[in-house]
Amino acid sequence: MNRFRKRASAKPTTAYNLIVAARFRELRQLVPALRLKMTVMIILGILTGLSEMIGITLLVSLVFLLGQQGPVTGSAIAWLPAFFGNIDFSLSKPILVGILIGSILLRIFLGCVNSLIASAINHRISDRMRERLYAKVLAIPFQRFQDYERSDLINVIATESYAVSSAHASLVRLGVNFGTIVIFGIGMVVMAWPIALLGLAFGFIHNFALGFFAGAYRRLGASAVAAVEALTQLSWTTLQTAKAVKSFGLEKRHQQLFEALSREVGQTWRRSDWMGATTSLVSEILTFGVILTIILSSEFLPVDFKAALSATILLYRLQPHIKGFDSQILSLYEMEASLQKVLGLLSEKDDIKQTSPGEKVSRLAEAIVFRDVSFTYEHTNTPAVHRLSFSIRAGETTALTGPSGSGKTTILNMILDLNRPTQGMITVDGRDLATIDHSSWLQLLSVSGQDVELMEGTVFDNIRFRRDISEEDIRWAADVACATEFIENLPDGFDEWLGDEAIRLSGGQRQRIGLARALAGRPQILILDEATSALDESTEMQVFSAMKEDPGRTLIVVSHRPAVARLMKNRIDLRPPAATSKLG
Ligand SMILES: Nc1ncnc2c1ncn2[C@@H]1O[C@H](COP(=O)(O)OP(=O)(O)OP(=O)(O)O)[C@@H](O)[C@H]1O
Repeated sequence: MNRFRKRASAKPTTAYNLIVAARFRELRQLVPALRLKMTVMIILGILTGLSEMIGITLLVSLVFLLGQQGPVTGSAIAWLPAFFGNIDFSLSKPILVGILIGSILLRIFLGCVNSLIASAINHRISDRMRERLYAKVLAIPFQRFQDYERSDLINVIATESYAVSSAHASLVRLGVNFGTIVIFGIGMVVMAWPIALLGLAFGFIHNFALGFFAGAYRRLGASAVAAVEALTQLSWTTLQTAKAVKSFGLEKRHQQLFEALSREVGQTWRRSDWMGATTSLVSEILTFGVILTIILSSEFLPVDFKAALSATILLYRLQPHIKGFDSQILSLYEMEASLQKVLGLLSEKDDIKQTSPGEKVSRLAEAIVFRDVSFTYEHTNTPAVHRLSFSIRAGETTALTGPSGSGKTTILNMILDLNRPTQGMITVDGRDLATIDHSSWLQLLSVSGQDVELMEGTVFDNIRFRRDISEEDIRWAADVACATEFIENLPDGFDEWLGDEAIRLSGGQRQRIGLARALAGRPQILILDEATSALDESTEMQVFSAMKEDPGRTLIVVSHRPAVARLMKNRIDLRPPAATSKLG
Protein backbone atom coordinates (compact mmCIF):
# COMPACT_ATOMS: atom_id res chain seq x y z
CA MET A 1 0.00 0.00 0.00
CA ASN A 2 2.80 2.36 0.90
CA ARG A 3 6.27 2.14 2.23
CA PHE A 4 5.17 2.58 5.85
CA ARG A 5 2.17 0.30 5.83
CA LYS A 6 1.80 -2.65 8.15
CA ARG A 7 2.92 -5.61 6.12
CA ALA A 8 0.62 -8.57 5.56
CA SER A 9 1.94 -11.26 7.85
CA ALA A 10 4.34 -13.47 5.92
CA LYS A 11 3.09 -16.66 7.54
CA PRO A 12 4.26 -19.99 6.22
CA THR A 13 1.63 -22.14 4.59
CA THR A 14 -0.78 -22.91 7.39
CA ALA A 15 -2.70 -26.16 7.67
CA TYR A 16 -5.98 -25.61 5.86
CA ASN A 17 -8.14 -26.24 8.93
CA LEU A 18 -6.25 -23.48 10.77
CA ILE A 19 -6.92 -21.07 7.95
CA VAL A 20 -10.64 -21.37 8.67
CA ALA A 21 -10.02 -20.37 12.28
CA ALA A 22 -7.77 -17.50 11.16
CA ARG A 23 -10.40 -16.12 8.74
CA PHE A 24 -13.08 -16.48 11.42
CA ARG A 25 -10.96 -14.51 13.89
CA GLU A 26 -10.38 -11.77 11.32
CA LEU A 27 -14.05 -11.58 10.41
CA ARG A 28 -15.03 -11.27 14.08
CA GLN A 29 -13.16 -7.98 14.10
CA LEU A 30 -14.97 -6.81 11.01
CA VAL A 31 -18.53 -8.14 11.07
CA PRO A 32 -20.88 -7.43 13.98
CA ALA A 33 -22.96 -10.36 15.34
CA LEU A 34 -20.90 -12.73 13.18
CA ARG A 35 -21.78 -15.88 15.12
CA LEU A 36 -25.54 -15.23 14.91
CA LYS A 37 -25.45 -14.43 11.21
CA MET A 38 -23.35 -17.48 10.38
CA THR A 39 -25.39 -19.82 12.58
CA VAL A 40 -28.70 -18.82 10.95
CA MET A 41 -27.28 -19.12 7.45
CA ILE A 42 -25.53 -22.43 8.12
CA ILE A 43 -28.65 -23.97 9.70
CA LEU A 44 -30.75 -22.90 6.72
CA GLY A 45 -28.15 -24.30 4.34
CA ILE A 46 -27.96 -27.61 6.21
CA LEU A 47 -31.76 -27.93 6.27
CA THR A 48 -31.67 -27.51 2.50
CA GLY A 49 -29.13 -30.35 2.31
CA LEU A 50 -31.21 -32.48 4.65
CA SER A 51 -34.35 -32.09 2.56
CA GLU A 52 -32.27 -33.04 -0.47
CA MET A 53 -31.05 -36.21 1.24
CA ILE A 54 -34.59 -37.21 2.23
CA GLY A 55 -35.71 -36.59 -1.35
CA ILE A 56 -32.94 -38.77 -2.79
CA THR A 57 -33.60 -41.64 -0.40
CA LEU A 58 -37.33 -41.58 -0.99
CA LEU A 59 -36.81 -41.36 -4.72
CA VAL A 60 -34.84 -44.60 -4.71
CA SER A 61 -37.54 -46.26 -2.61
CA LEU A 62 -40.20 -44.94 -4.94
CA VAL A 63 -38.43 -46.36 -7.97
CA PHE A 64 -38.50 -49.79 -6.30
CA LEU A 65 -42.12 -49.38 -5.37
CA LEU A 66 -43.29 -48.44 -8.83
CA GLY A 67 -43.72 -52.08 -9.80
CA GLN A 68 -45.33 -53.03 -6.51
CA GLN A 69 -49.01 -52.87 -5.55
CA GLY A 70 -50.65 -51.89 -2.28
CA PRO A 71 -49.10 -50.56 0.95
CA VAL A 72 -45.46 -51.13 1.63
CA THR A 73 -43.59 -51.86 4.79
CA GLY A 74 -40.59 -50.11 6.28
CA SER A 75 -38.25 -52.47 4.46
CA ALA A 76 -38.91 -50.52 1.27
CA ILE A 77 -37.22 -47.53 2.87
CA ALA A 78 -34.03 -49.26 3.59
CA TRP A 79 -32.61 -47.05 6.31
CA LEU A 80 -35.70 -46.11 8.35
CA PRO A 81 -36.03 -49.27 10.49
CA ALA A 82 -32.38 -49.15 11.36
CA PHE A 83 -32.59 -45.48 12.19
CA PHE A 84 -35.67 -45.68 14.42
CA GLY A 85 -35.16 -49.15 15.89
CA ASN A 86 -37.49 -51.84 14.72
CA ILE A 87 -40.56 -49.67 14.41
CA ASP A 88 -42.77 -51.09 11.70
CA PHE A 89 -43.46 -48.41 9.12
CA SER A 90 -46.39 -48.80 6.86
CA LEU A 91 -46.33 -46.21 4.11
CA SER A 92 -48.66 -46.18 1.19
CA LYS A 93 -47.38 -45.15 -2.20
CA PRO A 94 -49.34 -41.84 -2.17
CA ILE A 95 -47.82 -40.92 1.22
CA LEU A 96 -44.35 -41.74 -0.08
CA VAL A 97 -44.98 -39.64 -3.19
CA GLY A 98 -46.36 -36.87 -0.96
CA ILE A 99 -43.28 -36.84 1.28
CA LEU A 100 -41.00 -36.92 -1.77
CA ILE A 101 -42.76 -33.98 -3.41
CA GLY A 102 -42.85 -32.18 -0.05
CA SER A 103 -39.12 -32.56 0.45
CA ILE A 104 -38.38 -31.37 -3.10
CA LEU A 105 -40.60 -28.31 -2.57
CA LEU A 106 -39.03 -27.68 0.85
CA ARG A 107 -35.59 -27.84 -0.74
CA ILE A 108 -36.61 -25.31 -3.41
CA PHE A 109 -38.16 -23.03 -0.79
CA LEU A 110 -35.22 -23.24 1.62
CA GLY A 111 -32.76 -22.74 -1.26
CA CYS A 112 -34.59 -19.55 -2.28
CA VAL A 113 -34.86 -18.19 1.30
CA ASN A 114 -31.21 -19.02 1.77
CA SER A 115 -30.07 -17.06 -1.28
CA LEU A 116 -32.23 -14.07 -0.37
CA ILE A 117 -30.91 -13.93 3.21
CA ALA A 118 -27.32 -14.54 2.05
CA SER A 119 -27.59 -11.75 -0.52
CA ALA A 120 -29.07 -9.30 2.03
CA ILE A 121 -26.41 -10.10 4.65
CA ASN A 122 -23.50 -9.98 2.21
CA HIS A 123 -24.56 -6.66 0.73
CA ARG A 124 -25.01 -5.23 4.21
CA ILE A 125 -21.51 -6.39 5.15
CA SER A 126 -20.04 -4.82 2.00
CA ASP A 127 -21.91 -1.54 2.58
CA ARG A 128 -20.74 -1.30 6.18
CA MET A 129 -17.20 -2.22 5.20
CA ARG A 130 -16.98 0.49 2.54
CA GLU A 131 -18.44 3.03 4.99
CA ARG A 132 -16.00 2.01 7.74
CA LEU A 133 -13.01 2.19 5.41
CA TYR A 134 -14.08 5.58 4.05
CA ALA A 135 -14.65 6.88 7.58
CA LYS A 136 -11.23 5.55 8.58
CA VAL A 137 -9.51 7.36 5.70
CA LEU A 138 -11.11 10.57 6.95
CA ALA A 139 -10.27 9.81 10.58
CA ILE A 140 -6.57 8.96 10.40
CA PRO A 141 -4.11 11.72 11.29
CA PHE A 142 -3.15 13.91 8.33
CA GLN A 143 0.52 13.02 8.61
CA ARG A 144 -0.26 9.32 8.46
CA PHE A 145 -2.68 9.88 5.58
CA GLN A 146 0.15 11.45 3.59
CA ASP A 147 2.05 8.16 3.81
CA TYR A 148 -0.58 6.36 1.76
CA GLU A 149 -0.79 6.17 -2.00
CA ARG A 150 -4.16 7.66 -3.03
CA SER A 151 -4.68 4.94 -5.65
CA ASP A 152 -4.16 2.25 -2.99
CA LEU A 153 -6.74 3.83 -0.73
CA ILE A 154 -9.25 3.87 -3.58
CA ASN A 155 -8.41 0.25 -4.30
CA VAL A 156 -8.99 -0.82 -0.70
CA ILE A 157 -12.30 1.06 -0.40
CA ALA A 158 -13.70 0.07 -3.79
CA THR A 159 -12.23 -3.39 -4.38
CA GLU A 160 -10.59 -5.08 -1.42
CA SER A 161 -13.56 -4.24 0.83
CA TYR A 162 -15.52 -6.94 -1.03
CA ALA A 163 -13.10 -9.56 0.33
CA VAL A 164 -14.87 -9.26 3.70
CA SER A 165 -18.31 -10.25 2.44
CA SER A 166 -16.69 -12.88 0.18
CA ALA A 167 -14.84 -14.38 3.16
CA HIS A 168 -18.08 -14.36 5.16
CA ALA A 169 -19.96 -16.06 2.30
CA SER A 170 -17.14 -18.61 1.95
CA LEU A 171 -17.19 -19.46 5.66
CA VAL A 172 -20.97 -19.88 5.59
CA ARG A 173 -20.83 -22.09 2.49
CA LEU A 174 -18.02 -24.03 4.11
CA GLY A 175 -20.20 -24.60 7.20
CA VAL A 176 -23.13 -25.65 5.03
CA ASN A 177 -20.95 -27.96 2.93
CA PHE A 178 -19.43 -29.48 6.04
CA GLY A 179 -22.82 -29.90 7.76
CA THR A 180 -24.31 -31.46 4.65
CA ILE A 181 -21.34 -33.81 4.28
CA VAL A 182 -21.80 -34.89 7.91
CA ILE A 183 -25.57 -35.44 7.45
CA PHE A 184 -25.08 -37.34 4.19
CA GLY A 185 -22.32 -39.29 5.96
CA ILE A 186 -24.66 -40.26 8.83
CA GLY A 187 -27.29 -41.27 6.27
CA MET A 188 -24.73 -43.44 4.52
CA VAL A 189 -23.63 -45.06 7.80
CA VAL A 190 -27.25 -45.94 8.59
CA MET A 191 -27.93 -47.26 5.09
CA ALA A 192 -24.68 -49.02 4.32
CA TRP A 193 -21.74 -48.63 6.68
CA PRO A 194 -19.12 -50.26 4.40
CA ILE A 195 -19.86 -47.63 1.76
CA ALA A 196 -19.67 -44.92 4.41
CA LEU A 197 -16.27 -46.31 5.45
CA LEU A 198 -15.06 -46.12 1.85
CA GLY A 199 -16.40 -42.57 1.71
CA LEU A 200 -14.48 -41.65 4.86
CA ALA A 201 -11.22 -43.04 3.46
CA PHE A 202 -11.89 -41.05 0.32
CA GLY A 203 -12.41 -37.94 2.49
CA PHE A 204 -8.98 -38.32 4.08
CA ILE A 205 -7.21 -38.80 0.74
CA HIS A 206 -9.13 -35.86 -0.63
CA ASN A 207 -8.12 -33.52 2.18
CA PHE A 208 -4.53 -34.62 1.90
CA ALA A 209 -4.57 -33.79 -1.85
CA LEU A 210 -6.13 -30.42 -1.10
CA GLY A 211 -3.23 -29.47 1.18
CA PHE A 212 -0.91 -29.42 -1.87
CA PHE A 213 -2.79 -26.47 -3.35
CA ALA A 214 -3.03 -24.29 -0.23
CA GLY A 215 0.31 -22.47 -0.51
CA ALA A 216 -0.21 -21.81 -4.21
CA TYR A 217 -3.62 -20.26 -3.56
CA ARG A 218 -2.26 -17.98 -0.86
CA ARG A 219 0.57 -16.77 -3.13
CA LEU A 220 -1.91 -16.30 -5.95
CA GLY A 221 -4.12 -14.09 -3.76
CA ALA A 222 -1.14 -11.94 -2.76
CA SER A 223 0.08 -11.53 -6.34
CA ALA A 224 -3.45 -10.71 -7.57
CA VAL A 225 -3.70 -7.90 -5.00
CA ALA A 226 -0.23 -6.60 -5.93
CA ALA A 227 -0.99 -6.73 -9.68
CA VAL A 228 -4.31 -4.85 -9.32
CA GLU A 229 -2.63 -2.31 -7.05
CA ALA A 230 0.15 -1.66 -9.58
CA LEU A 231 -2.38 -1.27 -12.40
CA THR A 232 -4.54 1.18 -10.42
CA GLN A 233 -1.47 3.14 -9.41
CA LEU A 234 -0.30 3.50 -13.01
CA SER A 235 -3.79 4.50 -14.23
CA TRP A 236 -4.06 7.02 -11.41
CA THR A 237 -0.69 8.64 -12.12
CA THR A 238 -1.33 8.71 -15.88
CA LEU A 239 -4.60 10.56 -15.28
CA GLN A 240 -3.09 12.84 -12.67
CA THR A 241 -0.11 13.78 -14.80
CA ALA A 242 -1.85 13.65 -18.19
CA LYS A 243 -0.55 17.08 -19.19
CA ALA A 244 3.05 16.18 -18.35
CA VAL A 245 2.70 12.80 -20.09
CA LYS A 246 1.55 14.54 -23.25
CA SER A 247 4.13 17.34 -23.00
CA PHE A 248 6.95 14.81 -22.66
CA GLY A 249 5.45 12.64 -25.44
CA LEU A 250 5.21 9.66 -23.05
CA GLU A 251 1.85 8.26 -24.22
CA LYS A 252 3.43 5.18 -25.85
CA ARG A 253 5.57 4.47 -22.79
CA HIS A 254 2.53 4.66 -20.50
CA GLN A 255 0.54 2.47 -22.88
CA GLN A 256 3.33 -0.15 -22.85
CA LEU A 257 3.53 -0.08 -19.07
CA PHE A 258 -0.24 -0.40 -18.82
CA GLU A 259 -0.32 -3.34 -21.23
CA ALA A 260 2.43 -5.14 -19.27
CA LEU A 261 0.64 -4.63 -15.94
CA SER A 262 -2.74 -5.47 -17.42
CA ARG A 263 -1.30 -8.73 -18.80
CA GLU A 264 -0.01 -9.51 -15.32
CA VAL A 265 -3.49 -8.97 -13.82
CA GLY A 266 -5.03 -11.18 -16.52
CA GLN A 267 -2.40 -13.82 -15.88
CA THR A 268 -3.19 -14.02 -12.16
CA TRP A 269 -6.91 -14.49 -12.93
CA ARG A 270 -6.11 -17.10 -15.55
CA ARG A 271 -3.86 -18.90 -13.06
CA SER A 272 -6.69 -18.77 -10.53
CA ASP A 273 -9.14 -20.31 -13.05
CA TRP A 274 -6.58 -22.92 -14.00
CA MET A 275 -6.00 -23.89 -10.39
CA GLY A 276 -9.75 -24.00 -9.79
CA ALA A 277 -10.17 -26.35 -12.74
CA THR A 278 -7.29 -28.55 -11.50
CA THR A 279 -8.62 -28.89 -7.94
CA SER A 280 -12.10 -29.58 -9.31
CA LEU A 281 -10.65 -32.29 -11.57
CA VAL A 282 -8.79 -33.89 -8.64
CA SER A 283 -12.01 -33.90 -6.63
CA GLU A 284 -14.07 -35.40 -9.49
CA ILE A 285 -11.46 -38.11 -10.17
CA LEU A 286 -11.35 -39.09 -6.50
CA THR A 287 -15.17 -39.30 -6.32
CA PHE A 288 -15.27 -41.32 -9.51
CA GLY A 289 -12.58 -43.60 -8.04
CA VAL A 290 -14.57 -44.29 -4.89
CA ILE A 291 -17.85 -44.90 -6.78
CA LEU A 292 -16.03 -47.25 -9.16
CA THR A 293 -14.60 -49.08 -6.14
CA ILE A 294 -18.13 -49.44 -4.69
CA ILE A 295 -19.54 -50.74 -7.98
CA LEU A 296 -16.69 -53.22 -8.48
CA SER A 297 -16.85 -54.47 -4.91
CA SER A 298 -20.67 -54.36 -4.51
CA GLU A 299 -20.90 -58.13 -4.82
CA PHE A 300 -18.54 -58.65 -1.90
CA LEU A 301 -19.91 -55.90 0.36
CA PRO A 302 -22.36 -57.05 3.07
CA VAL A 303 -24.96 -54.47 2.01
CA ASP A 304 -28.57 -54.68 0.84
CA PHE A 305 -28.71 -53.67 -2.85
CA LYS A 306 -31.33 -50.90 -2.37
CA ALA A 307 -29.44 -49.46 0.55
CA ALA A 308 -26.18 -49.64 -1.41
CA LEU A 309 -27.83 -47.86 -4.35
CA SER A 310 -29.22 -45.09 -2.07
CA ALA A 311 -25.83 -44.69 -0.40
CA THR A 312 -23.99 -44.56 -3.73
CA ILE A 313 -26.40 -41.96 -5.08
CA LEU A 314 -25.90 -39.99 -1.86
CA LEU A 315 -22.16 -40.24 -2.28
CA TYR A 316 -22.49 -39.02 -5.84
CA ARG A 317 -24.74 -36.13 -4.75
CA LEU A 318 -22.21 -35.39 -2.06
CA GLN A 319 -19.61 -34.59 -4.69
CA PRO A 320 -20.76 -30.97 -5.33
CA HIS A 321 -20.65 -30.37 -1.58
CA ILE A 322 -17.12 -31.77 -1.40
CA LYS A 323 -16.13 -29.65 -4.39
CA GLY A 324 -17.76 -26.65 -2.72
CA PHE A 325 -15.88 -27.41 0.48
CA ASP A 326 -12.59 -27.48 -1.47
CA SER A 327 -13.16 -24.28 -3.34
CA GLN A 328 -14.25 -22.40 -0.20
CA ILE A 329 -11.12 -23.49 1.67
CA LEU A 330 -8.89 -22.50 -1.23
CA SER A 331 -10.59 -19.16 -1.72
CA LEU A 332 -10.10 -18.48 2.01
CA TYR A 333 -6.37 -18.79 1.31
CA GLU A 334 -6.68 -16.55 -1.73
CA MET A 335 -8.54 -13.83 0.22
CA GLU A 336 -5.86 -13.56 2.85
CA ALA A 337 -3.95 -10.72 1.17
CA SER A 338 -7.08 -8.62 0.57
CA LEU A 339 -8.31 -9.11 4.13
CA GLN A 340 -4.91 -8.09 5.47
CA LYS A 341 -5.18 -4.85 3.48
CA VAL A 342 -8.60 -4.09 4.92
CA LEU A 343 -7.49 -4.96 8.45
CA GLY A 344 -4.26 -2.98 8.02
CA LEU A 345 -6.15 0.20 7.14
CA LEU A 346 -8.81 -0.30 9.81
CA SER A 347 -6.17 -0.84 12.47
CA GLU A 348 -4.80 2.67 11.88
CA LYS A 349 -5.28 4.83 14.94
CA ASP A 350 -7.87 7.59 14.68
CA ASP A 351 -6.77 11.17 14.89
CA ILE A 352 -7.23 11.88 18.60
CA LYS A 353 -7.93 15.52 17.77
CA GLN A 354 -11.20 14.52 16.12
CA THR A 355 -12.39 12.27 18.91
CA SER A 356 -11.15 13.82 22.14
CA PRO A 357 -13.48 16.39 23.68
CA GLY A 358 -12.13 19.86 24.28
CA GLU A 359 -13.19 23.33 25.29
CA LYS A 360 -15.30 24.99 22.63
CA VAL A 361 -14.06 28.27 21.18
CA SER A 362 -16.30 30.83 19.48
CA ARG A 363 -13.85 33.57 18.53
CA LEU A 364 -10.21 34.59 18.59
CA ALA A 365 -10.06 37.54 20.99
CA GLU A 366 -6.36 38.11 21.59
CA ALA A 367 -3.73 36.06 19.80
CA ILE A 368 -2.37 32.76 18.54
CA VAL A 369 0.99 32.33 20.25
CA PHE A 370 3.78 29.89 19.35
CA ARG A 371 5.88 29.11 22.44
CA ASP A 372 9.19 27.47 21.67
CA VAL A 373 7.55 25.27 19.02
CA SER A 374 9.42 22.58 17.08
CA PHE A 375 8.02 20.09 14.62
CA THR A 376 9.71 17.01 13.16
CA TYR A 377 7.94 14.95 10.51
CA GLU A 378 7.71 11.19 11.03
CA HIS A 379 10.58 9.24 9.46
CA THR A 380 12.84 12.35 9.36
CA ASN A 381 15.68 13.34 11.64
CA THR A 382 15.83 17.11 11.30
CA PRO A 383 13.00 19.33 12.53
CA ALA A 384 11.07 21.21 9.86
CA VAL A 385 10.69 24.09 12.33
CA HIS A 386 12.90 24.54 15.36
CA ARG A 387 12.12 26.38 18.63
CA LEU A 388 9.91 29.09 17.18
CA SER A 389 8.24 31.73 19.34
CA PHE A 390 5.96 34.45 17.94
CA SER A 391 2.43 35.90 18.20
CA ILE A 392 -0.27 36.38 15.61
CA ARG A 393 -2.56 39.10 16.93
CA ALA A 394 -6.34 38.85 16.54
CA GLY A 395 -7.94 41.13 13.97
CA GLU A 396 -4.59 42.08 12.45
CA THR A 397 -2.78 41.10 9.26
CA THR A 398 0.42 39.10 9.51
CA ALA A 399 2.88 38.05 6.81
CA LEU A 400 4.85 34.84 7.23
CA THR A 401 7.97 35.02 5.10
CA GLY A 402 11.09 32.98 4.59
CA PRO A 403 12.94 30.96 1.99
CA SER A 404 11.57 27.82 0.42
CA GLY A 405 11.64 24.90 2.85
CA SER A 406 11.90 27.16 5.92
CA GLY A 407 8.68 25.71 7.37
CA LYS A 408 5.91 28.17 6.47
CA THR A 409 3.41 25.51 5.37
CA THR A 410 4.36 23.39 8.38
CA ILE A 411 3.46 26.32 10.65
CA LEU A 412 0.13 26.84 8.90
CA ASN A 413 -0.64 23.12 9.23
CA MET A 414 -0.04 23.41 12.96
CA ILE A 415 -2.38 26.42 13.18
CA LEU A 416 -4.96 24.34 11.29
CA ASP A 417 -4.35 21.61 13.90
CA LEU A 418 -3.49 19.12 11.11
CA ASN A 419 -0.18 18.49 12.86
CA ARG A 420 0.67 19.09 16.50
CA PRO A 421 4.03 20.43 17.74
CA THR A 422 6.49 17.72 18.67
CA GLN A 423 7.87 20.19 21.21
CA GLY A 424 6.57 23.44 22.70
CA MET A 425 3.01 24.72 22.70
CA ILE A 426 0.59 26.77 20.61
CA THR A 427 -1.91 28.82 22.60
CA VAL A 428 -5.15 30.46 21.51
CA ASP A 429 -6.08 33.36 23.80
CA GLY A 430 -3.86 31.74 26.42
CA ARG A 431 -5.37 28.23 26.11
CA ASP A 432 -3.38 25.30 24.75
CA LEU A 433 -4.65 24.60 21.21
CA ALA A 434 -4.44 20.86 21.99
CA THR A 435 -7.17 21.29 24.66
CA ILE A 436 -9.55 23.20 22.40
CA ASP A 437 -12.43 21.45 20.64
CA HIS A 438 -11.02 20.64 17.19
CA SER A 439 -14.15 21.27 15.15
CA SER A 440 -15.11 24.52 16.89
CA TRP A 441 -11.57 25.79 16.21
CA LEU A 442 -11.82 24.85 12.53
CA GLN A 443 -15.12 26.73 12.31
CA LEU A 444 -13.16 29.94 12.85
CA LEU A 445 -10.59 29.20 10.14
CA SER A 446 -10.40 29.00 6.40
CA VAL A 447 -7.45 28.33 4.17
CA SER A 448 -6.55 28.79 0.54
CA GLY A 449 -3.35 27.59 -1.06
CA GLN A 450 -1.28 27.85 -4.19
CA ASP A 451 -2.78 24.69 -5.73
CA VAL A 452 -6.53 24.69 -5.63
CA GLU A 453 -8.16 21.27 -5.40
CA LEU A 454 -11.13 21.74 -7.68
CA MET A 455 -13.82 19.08 -7.87
CA GLU A 456 -16.35 17.82 -10.41
CA GLY A 457 -19.19 20.35 -10.30
CA THR A 458 -20.22 23.89 -11.17
CA VAL A 459 -18.51 27.10 -10.09
CA PHE A 460 -21.17 27.36 -7.36
CA ASP A 461 -20.41 23.81 -6.18
CA ASN A 462 -16.69 24.52 -6.11
CA ILE A 463 -17.05 27.67 -4.00
CA ARG A 464 -19.71 26.15 -1.72
CA PHE A 465 -17.62 22.96 -1.31
CA ARG A 466 -20.44 20.91 0.25
CA ARG A 467 -21.07 23.42 3.06
CA ASP A 468 -24.31 25.21 3.93
CA ILE A 469 -23.49 28.53 2.35
CA SER A 470 -26.05 30.85 0.78
CA GLU A 471 -25.85 32.00 -2.84
CA GLU A 472 -25.56 35.56 -1.54
CA ASP A 473 -22.39 34.70 0.40
CA ILE A 474 -20.95 32.88 -2.60
CA ARG A 475 -21.45 35.91 -4.82
CA TRP A 476 -20.01 38.20 -2.13
CA ALA A 477 -16.93 35.94 -1.79
CA ALA A 478 -16.45 35.89 -5.56
CA ASP A 479 -16.58 39.71 -5.55
CA VAL A 480 -13.93 40.02 -2.82
CA ALA A 481 -11.74 37.46 -4.63
CA CYS A 482 -12.08 39.55 -7.85
CA ALA A 483 -13.55 36.48 -9.54
CA THR A 484 -17.06 37.70 -10.47
CA GLU A 485 -16.08 39.22 -13.79
CA PHE A 486 -14.37 36.17 -15.29
CA ILE A 487 -17.01 33.80 -13.85
CA GLU A 488 -19.80 35.78 -15.46
CA ASN A 489 -17.94 35.67 -18.76
CA LEU A 490 -18.11 31.86 -18.73
CA PRO A 491 -20.95 30.52 -20.98
CA ASP A 492 -23.03 29.42 -17.96
CA GLY A 493 -21.61 31.85 -15.41
CA PHE A 494 -21.77 30.47 -11.87
CA ASP A 495 -23.51 27.37 -13.26
CA GLU A 496 -20.61 26.54 -15.56
CA TRP A 497 -19.52 22.94 -15.10
CA LEU A 498 -15.87 22.59 -14.08
CA GLY A 499 -14.16 19.20 -14.14
CA ASP A 500 -11.71 18.45 -11.34
CA GLU A 501 -9.03 19.75 -13.72
CA ALA A 502 -11.05 22.84 -14.74
CA ILE A 503 -8.95 23.06 -17.89
CA ARG A 504 -10.78 26.09 -19.19
CA LEU A 505 -9.53 28.17 -16.23
CA SER A 506 -6.14 29.83 -15.98
CA GLY A 507 -3.94 29.30 -12.91
CA GLY A 508 -4.90 32.75 -11.54
CA GLN A 509 -8.61 32.09 -12.13
CA ARG A 510 -8.38 28.76 -10.30
CA GLN A 511 -6.68 30.51 -7.39
CA ARG A 512 -9.46 33.10 -7.23
CA ILE A 513 -12.08 30.31 -7.07
CA GLY A 514 -10.04 28.85 -4.19
CA LEU A 515 -9.92 32.26 -2.51
CA ALA A 516 -13.69 32.68 -2.90
CA ARG A 517 -14.14 29.21 -1.39
CA ALA A 518 -12.09 30.24 1.65
CA LEU A 519 -13.91 33.56 2.02
CA ALA A 520 -17.46 32.25 1.48
CA GLY A 521 -17.72 30.82 5.01
CA ARG A 522 -16.89 34.33 6.34
CA PRO A 523 -14.06 32.96 8.52
CA GLN A 524 -12.68 34.97 11.46
CA ILE A 525 -9.18 33.76 10.61
CA LEU A 526 -8.15 33.54 6.97
CA ILE A 527 -4.95 31.76 5.99
CA LEU A 528 -3.50 32.34 2.54
CA ASP A 529 -0.56 30.11 1.60
CA GLU A 530 0.78 31.57 -1.65
CA ALA A 531 -2.89 31.78 -2.59
CA THR A 532 -2.43 34.67 -5.02
CA SER A 533 0.93 33.66 -6.51
CA ALA A 534 -0.50 33.13 -10.00
CA LEU A 535 -2.26 36.51 -10.11
CA ASP A 536 -0.80 39.54 -11.84
CA GLU A 537 0.40 42.23 -9.47
CA SER A 538 -2.48 44.65 -9.98
CA THR A 539 -5.18 41.95 -9.50
CA GLU A 540 -3.32 40.74 -6.42
CA MET A 541 -3.32 44.26 -4.93
CA GLN A 542 -7.02 44.60 -5.82
CA VAL A 543 -7.78 41.34 -3.98
CA PHE A 544 -5.90 42.42 -0.85
CA SER A 545 -7.49 45.87 -0.73
CA ALA A 546 -10.96 44.23 -1.13
CA MET A 547 -10.14 41.95 1.79
CA LYS A 548 -8.94 44.84 3.93
CA GLU A 549 -12.39 46.41 3.58
CA ASP A 550 -13.72 43.64 5.80
CA PRO A 551 -12.05 44.56 9.10
CA GLY A 552 -11.94 42.40 12.19
CA ARG A 553 -10.64 39.37 10.34
CA THR A 554 -7.28 37.90 11.31
CA LEU A 555 -5.32 37.43 8.11
CA ILE A 556 -2.21 35.25 7.90
CA VAL A 557 -0.45 35.45 4.56
CA VAL A 558 2.46 33.43 3.22
CA SER A 559 3.97 35.07 0.18
CA HIS A 560 7.34 35.28 -1.53
CA ARG A 561 6.40 38.71 -2.90
CA PRO A 562 7.81 41.59 -0.78
CA ALA A 563 5.00 43.89 -1.98
CA VAL A 564 2.38 41.58 -0.45
CA ALA A 565 4.35 41.22 2.79
CA ARG A 566 4.57 45.01 3.03
CA LEU A 567 0.78 45.26 2.88
CA MET A 568 0.53 43.31 6.18
CA LYS A 569 0.75 45.05 9.54
CA ASN A 570 3.01 42.42 11.17
CA ARG A 571 5.74 40.21 9.80
CA ILE A 572 7.22 36.93 10.98
CA ASP A 573 10.45 36.16 9.18
CA LEU A 574 11.67 32.57 9.19
CA ARG A 575 15.12 33.31 7.82
CA PRO A 576 17.87 32.32 10.23
CA PRO A 577 19.09 35.40 12.21
CA ALA A 578 22.48 35.38 10.39
CA ALA A 579 20.83 35.55 6.99
CA THR A 580 18.46 38.29 8.19
CA SER A 581 21.26 40.50 9.49
CA LYS A 582 23.33 39.92 6.32
CA LEU A 583 20.38 41.08 4.23
CA GLY A 584 19.86 43.99 6.55
N1 LIG B 1 5.12 15.35 4.86
C1 LIG B 1 6.42 15.64 5.06
N2 LIG B 1 7.25 14.68 5.46
C2 LIG B 1 8.56 14.94 5.67
N3 LIG B 1 9.12 16.15 5.50
C3 LIG B 1 8.33 17.16 5.10
C4 LIG B 1 6.95 16.96 4.85
N4 LIG B 1 6.42 18.15 4.44
C5 LIG B 1 7.44 19.05 4.45
N5 LIG B 1 8.58 18.46 4.84
C6 LIG B 1 9.88 19.11 5.01
O1 LIG B 1 9.76 20.14 5.98
C7 LIG B 1 10.50 21.28 5.64
C8 LIG B 1 9.59 22.52 5.63
O2 LIG B 1 8.64 22.35 4.59
P1 LIG B 1 7.49 23.42 4.32
O3 LIG B 1 6.63 22.91 3.24
O4 LIG B 1 6.84 23.75 5.60
O5 LIG B 1 8.34 24.67 3.83
P2 LIG B 1 7.83 26.03 3.16
O6 LIG B 1 8.56 27.13 3.85
O7 LIG B 1 6.35 26.10 3.16
O8 LIG B 1 8.38 25.84 1.67
P3 LIG B 1 7.85 26.54 0.32
O9 LIG B 1 8.07 28.01 0.46
O10 LIG B 1 8.74 25.95 -0.72
O11 LIG B 1 6.42 26.16 0.17
C9 LIG B 1 11.13 20.99 4.29
O12 LIG B 1 12.46 20.60 4.50
C10 LIG B 1 10.33 19.82 3.74
O13 LIG B 1 11.14 18.97 2.96
